[in-house]
Amino acid sequence: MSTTAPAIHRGLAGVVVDTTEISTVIPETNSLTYRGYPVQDLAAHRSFEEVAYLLWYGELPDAAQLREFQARERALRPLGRTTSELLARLPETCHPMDVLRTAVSFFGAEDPTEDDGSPAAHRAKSLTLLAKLPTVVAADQRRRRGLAPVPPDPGLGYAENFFHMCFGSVPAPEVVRCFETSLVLYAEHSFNASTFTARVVTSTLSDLYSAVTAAIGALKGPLHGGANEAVMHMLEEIGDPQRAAEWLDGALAAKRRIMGFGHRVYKHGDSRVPVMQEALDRLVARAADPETTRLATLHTALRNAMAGRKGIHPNLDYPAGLAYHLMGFDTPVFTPVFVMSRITGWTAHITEQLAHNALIRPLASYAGPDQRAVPAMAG
Ligand SMILES: CC(=O)SCCNC(=O)CCNC(=O)[C@H](O)C(C)(C)COP(=O)(O)OP(=O)(O)OC[C@H]1O[C@@H](n2cnc3c(N)ncnc32)[C@H](O)[C@@H]1OP(=O)(O)O
Ligand SMILES: O=C([O-])CC(=O)C(=O)O
Repeated sequence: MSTTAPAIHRGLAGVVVDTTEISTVIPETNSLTYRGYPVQDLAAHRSFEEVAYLLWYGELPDAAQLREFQARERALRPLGRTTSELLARLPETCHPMDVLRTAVSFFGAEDPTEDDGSPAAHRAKSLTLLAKLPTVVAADQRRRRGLAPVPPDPGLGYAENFFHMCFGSVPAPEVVRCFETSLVLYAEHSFNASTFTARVVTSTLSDLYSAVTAAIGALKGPLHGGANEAVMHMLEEIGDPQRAAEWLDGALAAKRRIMGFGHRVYKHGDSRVPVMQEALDRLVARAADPETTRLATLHTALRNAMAGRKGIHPNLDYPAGLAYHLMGFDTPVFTPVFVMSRITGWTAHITEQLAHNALIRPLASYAGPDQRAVPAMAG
């Protein structure tokens, strides 16, 4: 009897596993829509809070709905004493993504409604995480700088409040706007690795906190969200803009992955990069000091060299990484900022998965030894 070898889809490349109503990535036109709206238009005209509402409820909020949503988010920002004490005990040598992962796990452990999978309970938990994650990230950055936490300010919007909690002050509106642009662009991207992770966990009917904790773990890796930090380390390693092409040749010869370049779905450029690059250009023009000019020149030189050598384009992490550095954030905070935004997309997908659930369980083609007898223990 002859058997045909099954087709293997390593990395699930090209495999369509389900439908979604949340967003669509169209690589042929380098475009991305959230609930039908082009992400570029949302970034230009809407706040991050409005985008969060859109992803969760399917429509943009009207003025009254937005006011109510913002009031609820702002009231949930402070951390409880037990959470603050727990986070203060974590070693400063651990990565801030570990702190965030631990925080979400702890929020689940202390929530008596953890296992309530109803849409209303999911919305409440999603909003709680949206509100509290920036407080965790900001307090952790300050702790590592030897500074006391700055409590959230309910009079400030989501982006402004994050700066306030990190630095004790809010920068110029153009800088806040650039940050907000990054949050809108990072919010959602269909079945990427971390979102898919969240959906796999949810498909077993596990709880939302477990799904988000797992998604944070998936995002941390440098082939996914961890690349925005890796971009900054790479720029530091290269140092001199004149060295960019030579460094790239050496790195490619050593078969290194160039961080912030390439994408599983987009092969002709990431739909979000032009908007983020413009925001970065505005930051660079505003700063206009020699150090910023050096970094921006190096950033451009490496992008051009990569286009020339490999024809591979930057992904969103490439401009976002440098933008976060210029905004004053410590490099290990870049991926946690990605989490602060992507929590919206993850939780929208968790709710959607649960509404039409099927256990996610693919098959594998066995490639190990043939069946054999277990030998008797020697001696
Ligand atoms: C927000 C995000 O998560 S966006 C992604 C962030 N990640 C990064 O920036 C990390 C760097 N990039 C990469 O490693 C890859 O481009 C990935 C993992 C993102 C996508 O890769 P895949 O879709 O799996 O493509 P794959 O790994 O098959 O690469 C195809 C070819 O392009 C090359 N390639 C792709 N990206 C890169 C890169 N960044 N540097 C060097 N070569 C690259 C591969 O070496 C491979 O070449 P080969 O066919 O000669 O072996
Ligand atoms: O879609 C992907 O594979 C990765 C990505 O760009 C994202 O999650 O924003």
